[in-house]
Amino acid sequence: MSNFEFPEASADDSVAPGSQHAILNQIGAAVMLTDPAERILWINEAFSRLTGYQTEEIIGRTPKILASGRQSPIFYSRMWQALDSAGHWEGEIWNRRKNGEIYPEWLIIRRCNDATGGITGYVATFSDISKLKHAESEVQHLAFYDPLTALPNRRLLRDRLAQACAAGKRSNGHGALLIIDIDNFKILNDTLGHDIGDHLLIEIACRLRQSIRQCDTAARQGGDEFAVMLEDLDPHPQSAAVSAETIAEKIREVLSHPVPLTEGHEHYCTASIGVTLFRGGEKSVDTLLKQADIALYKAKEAGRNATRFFDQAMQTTLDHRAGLEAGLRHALAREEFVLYAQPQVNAEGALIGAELLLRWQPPGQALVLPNDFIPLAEESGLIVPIGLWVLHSACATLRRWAADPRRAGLALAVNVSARQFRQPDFVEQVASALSYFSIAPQRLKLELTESLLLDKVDEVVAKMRALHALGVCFSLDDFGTGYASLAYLKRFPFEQLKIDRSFIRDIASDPDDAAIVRAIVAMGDALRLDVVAEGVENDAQYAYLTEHGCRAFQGYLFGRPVPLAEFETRLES
Ligand SMILES: Nc1nc2c(ncn2[C@@H]2O[C@H](COP(=O)(O)O[C@H]3[C@@H](O)[C@H](n4cnc5c(=O)[nH]c(N)nc54)O[C@@H]3COP(=O)(O)O)[C@@H](O)[C@H]2O)c(=O)[nH]1
Repeated sequence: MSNFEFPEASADDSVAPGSQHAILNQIGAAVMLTDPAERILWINEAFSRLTGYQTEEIIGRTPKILASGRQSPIFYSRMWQALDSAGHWEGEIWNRRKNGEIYPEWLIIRRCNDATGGITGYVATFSDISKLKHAESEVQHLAFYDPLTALPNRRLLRDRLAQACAAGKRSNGHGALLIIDIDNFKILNDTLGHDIGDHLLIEIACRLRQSIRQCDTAARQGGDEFAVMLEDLDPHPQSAAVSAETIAEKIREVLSHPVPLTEGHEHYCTASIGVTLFRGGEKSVDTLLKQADIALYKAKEAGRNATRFFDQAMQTTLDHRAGLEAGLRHALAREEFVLYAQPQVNAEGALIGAELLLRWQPPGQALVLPNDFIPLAEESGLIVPIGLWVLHSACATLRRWAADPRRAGLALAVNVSARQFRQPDFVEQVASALSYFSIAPQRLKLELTESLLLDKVDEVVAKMRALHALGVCFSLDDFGTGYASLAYLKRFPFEQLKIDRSFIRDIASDPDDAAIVRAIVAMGDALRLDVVAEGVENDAQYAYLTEHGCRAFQGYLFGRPVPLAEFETRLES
């Protein structure tokens, strides 16, 4: 285009057939030719269609007629710098049509030179990119906004958090991140349907927007989780915390107002909120989100419908947990688990069996007791392989004992966690262990806790019956601490009730505990169940229990849990 020959400035020329102009009239993009002083010499038909200006209105004018006022003087000076130095410029620009409408266009300008290098003019081609921009902004909206509530989504929240941290570096003010979880939303969604659930989420979004200032951000993280980012709070941390708490409480209050969801049905929302404060770039966005999540977890743990702030102690607990979980993951493969055995005796004090109790011995560290790792193993699912290992070890032990007439009659109890029991193939796992080790199934006692009996009862009963049919025995552990009713108990094929040690501790001094224990023993008799008292530590407890009909005991009085090998050595002697 740089060798383009300019036409004379004439309105008629623009349609001359066969000329270069005719060719330029065929193309879809707008074309404008100017002289070196930017006076418009010629335009094509697409120019008129796009801008609304006809040839006679525009020839001799400058392109300034199209200016929208949206570009700054700096923008134009950079454009001219590029044209002067490189001879061309291209970019996005907002221009104004004759009817006043402002539109975006993609503009390419080339400088034209003659053979001696002198500037003969400029050629500008441009096209309307409104549709493109619209599509682009839709994509942007989808990428950064939640389609249901139109709130910023998780990505935009991260972006704004990063910006707020950067701005905080300059202002020294605090910001706060609130993660808001709608309590029991899943139940509502499952019972009333997703449309109603969506309706509630939209209403919540609306209320959140109204509860915060213009400079703050309300976002939807996904599902029933929302977030609010507060900016420009006080530079003093305590005042900032007070402001953040006030807003969190305001949000909980606003959300608690009834939402009419269906005909005659108003829903009352409660929310759990986790809050963390930030200032400048002290913490990364990931850290902030993690901290607010930890605080939220604490709010839920406190019974929900609560606000909790993140503090360092929470982080320490979490780090400890993470370290523990990482260690637990390898403990099985590294053979770090050990089994202890604790004797169980009858009313005459004769050994009738033992309970296997798990311990974790990380190398070079103190022995870890089950209460410190079983809950975590449960949560992470690691209890399944760990529990299987315990089961196999118990069967292997019973196999050894079966070969010795002095031990062949002893039973071995193992604890089975709810998660382990609920594995679809649990019955098969037990069956194959029994057959692999060829042991008498009635020597194996599986201890279950009451919590397992509260959910999916038919499934639990069916599994217990299947195992019972194989000959395996069941003991109901920690009895009295849960909710199992007498009528309920009859459905499950238990052989034994194990009285929780919390009732045994004060049995000789606390009439309530004593009454509970007597009732459990009587209940065991009525249901023809053995009753074993656990946690028997002294003669007074033992005497009371025997006097009131208890026939089996476990506790420090008869022997503390010791490593299985040591237990077996003691059996020898
Ligand atoms: N799912 C699995 N759970 C297991 C396994 N091994 C143990 N556990 C469960 O961990 C809980 C704590 O067990 P532990 O620290 O071993 O405590 C046991 C005994 O040491 C303790 N005990 C026994 N006698 C006394 C006593 O006289 N005084 C006293 N203060 N404590 C005593 O009681 C625990 C036995 O509890 P229980 O199983 O309820 O009979 C515990 O809940 C275990 O169930 C495992 O392999 N898998």
